[in-house]
Amino acid sequence: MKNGAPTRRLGIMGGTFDPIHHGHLVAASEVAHHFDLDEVVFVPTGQPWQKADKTVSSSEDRYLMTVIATASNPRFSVSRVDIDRPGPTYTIDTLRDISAVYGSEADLYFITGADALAQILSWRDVDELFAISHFVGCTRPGHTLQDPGLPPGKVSLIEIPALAISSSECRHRVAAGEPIWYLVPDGIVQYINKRGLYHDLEP
Ligand SMILES: Nc1ncnc2c1ncn2[C@@H]1O[C@H](COP(=O)(O)OP(=O)(O)OP(=O)(O)O)[C@@H](O)[C@H]1O
Ligand SMILES: O=C(O)c1ccc[n+]([C@@H]2O[C@H](COP(=O)([O-])O)[C@@H](O)[C@H]2O)c1
Repeated sequence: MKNGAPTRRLGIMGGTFDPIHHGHLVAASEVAHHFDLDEVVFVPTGQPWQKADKTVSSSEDRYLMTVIATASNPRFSVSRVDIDRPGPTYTIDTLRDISAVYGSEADLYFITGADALAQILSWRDVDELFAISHFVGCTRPGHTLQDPGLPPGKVSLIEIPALAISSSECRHRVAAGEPIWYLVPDGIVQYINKRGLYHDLEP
């Protein structure tokens, strides 16, 4: 505690969100409850360098979908730090920028699913990440949740309600003319149709 003010506990939910779906929202909600977080900041990636071989929707479409999906929750917010920073998106930059906005005394909890946590040792400046943030790995159907070898005390693993939803499955369903109602928030179905996203996707 500094100057008598309680330390803010801030979750960071980073993702490509192409589109955002209920798996993302449940993970953020569960971690917020588990760690008594004051706020969860959703941070859409700018250029996800580990998805460079894939076509990704525009940053603005992914940002707007994230705003629409989180708008009804007073503890959820969305940051543009990654989409406004040129070049590939690295979480080390995300954490530094969020710290600059929210104050370096905020306690940061970076939220990942089991698949993302399994890749974390391949992230840029991985050793520096743990000095800035705690990491939370969430269960995800089809993936094994385990500590990939992070420094002791730097990662928590939590079980969350299993939602077998992925953005890629949502995209492919839209391209195939199949419904995505109830996999994503209603406003996201409407936004995808309004903007014609994913309809022309290669199978
Ligand atoms: N159903 C889910 N349950 C738990 N965590 C999830 C789920 N879907 C995504 N996540 C986590 O949310 C974060 C952002 O994921 P991302 O935006 O890449 O979605 P995705 O569904 O994995 O996308 P894609 O299918 O295009 O790879 C990652 O940490 C990922 O592990
Ligand atoms: O920092 C890195 O090198 C790095 C490499 C891959 C992914 N990430 C972050 O992990 C989060 C989930 O990414 P993704 O690709 O699964 O949507 C998102 O915030 C990414 O910016 C970060």
